[in-house]
Amino acid sequence: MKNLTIHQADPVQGEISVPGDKSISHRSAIFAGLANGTSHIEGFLASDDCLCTARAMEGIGATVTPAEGEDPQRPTKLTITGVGMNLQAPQSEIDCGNSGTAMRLLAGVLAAQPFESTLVGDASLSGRPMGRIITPIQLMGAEAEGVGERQTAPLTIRGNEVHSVHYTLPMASAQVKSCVLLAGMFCEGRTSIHQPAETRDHTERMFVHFGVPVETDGKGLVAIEGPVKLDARDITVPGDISSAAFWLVAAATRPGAKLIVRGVGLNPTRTGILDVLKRMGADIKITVTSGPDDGEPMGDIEVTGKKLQGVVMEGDEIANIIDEIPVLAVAGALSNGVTEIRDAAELRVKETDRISAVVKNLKAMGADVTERDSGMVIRGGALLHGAELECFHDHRIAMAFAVAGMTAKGETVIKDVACIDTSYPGFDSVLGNALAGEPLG
Ligand SMILES: O=C(O)C1=C[C@@H](OP(=O)(O)O)[C@@H](O)[C@H](O)C1
Ligand SMILES: C=C(OP(=O)(O)O)C(=O)O
Repeated sequence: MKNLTIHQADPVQGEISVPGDKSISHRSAIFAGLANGTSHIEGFLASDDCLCTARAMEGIGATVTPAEGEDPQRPTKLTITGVGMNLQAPQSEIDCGNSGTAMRLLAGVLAAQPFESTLVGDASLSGRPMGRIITPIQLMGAEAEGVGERQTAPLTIRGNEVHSVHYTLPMASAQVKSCVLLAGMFCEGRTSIHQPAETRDHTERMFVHFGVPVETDGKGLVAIEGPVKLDARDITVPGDISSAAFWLVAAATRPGAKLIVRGVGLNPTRTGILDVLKRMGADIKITVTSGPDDGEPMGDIEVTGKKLQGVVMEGDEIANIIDEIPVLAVAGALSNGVTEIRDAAELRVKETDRISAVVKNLKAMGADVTERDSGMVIRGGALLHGAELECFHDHRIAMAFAVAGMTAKGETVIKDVACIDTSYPGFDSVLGNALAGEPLG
């Protein structure tokens, strides 16, 4: 079992870049794997989650090759030759590991194929609700079933000639949206969704990048016209703002810290964390270095540490910061005043119940926090102390509490942190620099 042992460290300094964006990397493998021709992907996130998606695409006929000189176990440059929308039936179960994104997006593609496939995952993924994607793909004409009332994995999909639908999402989820739109690629006519709040739009941008027009109305509607042909395209994946989040919070909350994170994705459907930190009083400067021509905006973020002030996070903003809430809760505990997180019940169905995990760990470190059904209230200002913590096999919990441990008095041990590799391989070496008082990168 791999643990992280953390002690109080100096405020972070230096310049770093972070590995590729997880959401964009999943989609790059799926789109390139379906396209006609060969695409080159740079900056691919070679994490366990995204490698599952790349292997799944190989299982249905795409050729995925690491570029020369790349570590074959964790390649960040890939050459993918797609199947031109003619998928092969997989010879075995498709293993999605720990990844909700892999399972829910691949299910959309598989719903439209004339064969049966089975999607499996690890213990955490096998506890997460899949009814949210089974319902729309059944409406589109596929047969799909999971286990029990919550329709959990293993998921069996007997694909079919699916037909287009208009689907109103019951929750703000980019995974459900993407599942329906990916199935819609194979349908005759217009497939549309309505989302109750804006969610990350990487799938829409990727459609456009691969030559498929997307209709949006700015009020929640997204539609494509099928059937679709994708032409191979090269992709440069920006750094993942959800991984940068840990260092951004470590820097923003500590007077004396100074950090630049270079080459980070700045898609406005993902930059809510910067808005929240600024609302808390953080000193953050953003420089856009490349624009929407590449499909996804990217740039540098410079942070100068200060004592911050608590804020409320709620409503439509929650979808934008959904993966950053654990570390934003830590930011709240390190700030003056009250931080409140509302409308975030979706956190209960992530890799673990993130509301309960954050509350438990903050309490163990001496913070004053109250759990609510859809969030929590954190009364900041207390000096955190070290503790022995579980991360509940959840990468975001492990990394968020590594940041908390760096400010706490005494030693913090986070147990069983192998899950960090699902989104941020290399996190521990950056953390090692921070703990040694050296520049992060
Ligand atoms: O579409 C995506 O790439 C993701 C969407 C979000 O999940 P939901 O769609 O369940 O909100 C997010 O939490 C996940 O890390 C990645
Ligand atoms: C929720 C996450 O991912 P997924 O849903 O893909 O497992 C995450 O990375 O925080």
